This record gives sequence, C-alpha cells and structure tokens, in this order.
Amino acid sequence: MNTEREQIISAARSLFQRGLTHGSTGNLSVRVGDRVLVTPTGSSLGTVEAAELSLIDLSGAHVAGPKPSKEAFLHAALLRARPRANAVVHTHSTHAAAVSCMDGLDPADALPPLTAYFAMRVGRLPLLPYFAPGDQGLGPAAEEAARTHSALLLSNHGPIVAGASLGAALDAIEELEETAKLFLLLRDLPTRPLSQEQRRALEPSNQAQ
Ligand SMILES: O=C(O)[C@@H](O)C(=O)COP(=O)(O)O
Ligand SMILES: [Zn+2]
Repeated sequence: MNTEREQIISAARSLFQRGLTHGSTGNLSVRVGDRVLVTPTGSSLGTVEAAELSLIDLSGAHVAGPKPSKEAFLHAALLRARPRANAVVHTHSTHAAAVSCMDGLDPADALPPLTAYFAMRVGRLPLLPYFAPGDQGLGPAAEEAARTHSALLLSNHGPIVAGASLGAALDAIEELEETAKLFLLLRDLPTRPLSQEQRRALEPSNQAQ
C-alpha cells in the first residue's frame, strides 16, 4: 500500500509526464486525518519529491514542511465543503484553461454534458470569478460552490477538482480536460449534448464524492 506521500508523487509525475501540467503549475493534496498533505509552492510536479510535501490543517494554515502551495487555502476550502472527499487536484491543463478564458459561458454550467462519462465523473461545472492565483478572496465562493459540486473552473486559470480518492480526483480532472477539448473541437459544428434527463440519470450524487 503506497503512503499518501507516494500517491501524491506518483500522481504528480503522471500529470506532468502527460502534459496535463507544465512548468511549476498545478498542485495536489490528500487528506490525512485532520491534516492535509499538499505540494509546496513553486514546485514542478515533474520533480517534487515525497519528503518536500507540506502539511496544512483544514483551515489552510501551514503546519509543517516547506511553504505550501499558494492555493492551499482552496484545497482546504474544498475539503471542508466536502467531508467525504480526500483529495484535491488543480491543473492548468490546456483545453480546460482555454475554456476558462472564454466569454459567454454559463457560470452555473460551464461545459455541456457532451458525453456520459463527463456527466458521471464531473457533473455540473461552475465557473468561478477571476481572482489572481493565491488570492484568498476566492475562498468563500469556492467553498460554497464545492458544497454541491466536486469540480470547479477558475476563470482565466484552470480546473480544481475534489474526489473521494486521489485516483477519483485524477479521473475527474482528466475527463474535464477531455470534454473541454471536445467542446473546442465541436464549437463550429451542430452538436447534440445529453438531454437533461439523460444527464440527471448519470450525475454523481453530491454525497458520493
Ligand atoms: O496558477 C498559479 O500560480 C497556482 O494556482 C499554481 O498552479 C501553482 O502555484 P503553487 O502551487 O503555489 O506553486
Ligand atoms: Zn494555478
């Protein structure tokens, strides 16, 4: 059984090696009791090591290790809002980041349910207002939205997703990225998303993640 530290490093490498994060963007966290292990600020997910992870509490306060991600407060907000979630992943994956910059999106439902897998793994995707990275002013809106949604899109930035496990959060953020890609590919074509009834039949219950 991998430790939480090893799980974070394995997920970080996987995201980086597949181009889902670049440079020193993105951050990951895993709940450990009433503490949270989170990647340190300024680190590359391609090279960060298990011994370099930071520990915060659920208020977002730094407890031990190097200075945590500047988004530690957001990770803590999602974990507070979703007591059954145990992991949070944030990336700047290209297609989701592109959608986060588009004008005219429905802020309550930023991507249509193009596929069943999106409806199952992501559900509805709120678009949160723009705040500079690390601006704690985003915390209350993120916490409120996360009570009823496991995935959020940060305007002009990228997605952040909570899951019951790190594997579940990765599945969901990867599905969000693939659906953003489909959405951009299909922009000039007539498309037929799932109906509201088809969508509702597949959406995760808020309690399940
Ligand atoms: O976009 C940003 O600057 C952050 O949201 C980010 O992705 C990386 O920040 P750190 O985790 O503080 O390195
Ligand atoms: Zn970011």
